[in-house]
Amino acid sequence: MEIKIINTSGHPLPQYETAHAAGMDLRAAITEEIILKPLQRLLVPTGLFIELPIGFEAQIRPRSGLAYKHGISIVNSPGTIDADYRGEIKVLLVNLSDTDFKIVNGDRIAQMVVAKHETVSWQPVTELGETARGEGGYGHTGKV
Ligand SMILES: O=c1ccn([C@H]2C[C@H](O)[C@@H](COP(=O)(O)OP(=O)(O)OP(=O)(O)O)O2)c(=O)[nH]1
Ligand SMILES: [Mg+2]
Repeated sequence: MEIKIINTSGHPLPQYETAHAAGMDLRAAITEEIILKPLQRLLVPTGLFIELPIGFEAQIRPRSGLAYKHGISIVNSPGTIDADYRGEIKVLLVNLSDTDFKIVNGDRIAQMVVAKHETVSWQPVTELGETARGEGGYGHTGKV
């Protein structure tokens, strides 16, 4: 599937790093390096603008390597890019470590997965279908 994209980042287009990867890495498009302090959150621009087909979304997810090695995550993970959004894709990073983290222009800070979604309408009712689980949740299957 082809998706229209405007790339003002100065970096190559996002790409799949391996043949069957689900996500494409997103790079920071910044003029000055950023120091993300412990527990600081920051909206990092990517210089990318996309036109998703109707019925698709893009999810902005953390990279596990950055999360594991440096505690870098995404506050609103997974971020949602709507099909009707025409603004710049931005990444809401947070530093969950106890040390500063430096981001320079071009660093791969997140990954984007394009996915199909349903658009639903509600059917208001007074009863829902019975199941073995019923209302059990939050670990209830672990109880003896
Ligand atoms: O990580 C993100 C999340 C969102 N967006 C953009 C695309 C999305 O379509 C728009 C709105 O996002 P969302 O619906 O999550 O935010 P909101 O707080 O509900 O804002 P709005 O009232 O504009 O929908 O912001 C990003 O660039 N990055
Ligand atoms: Mg919204």
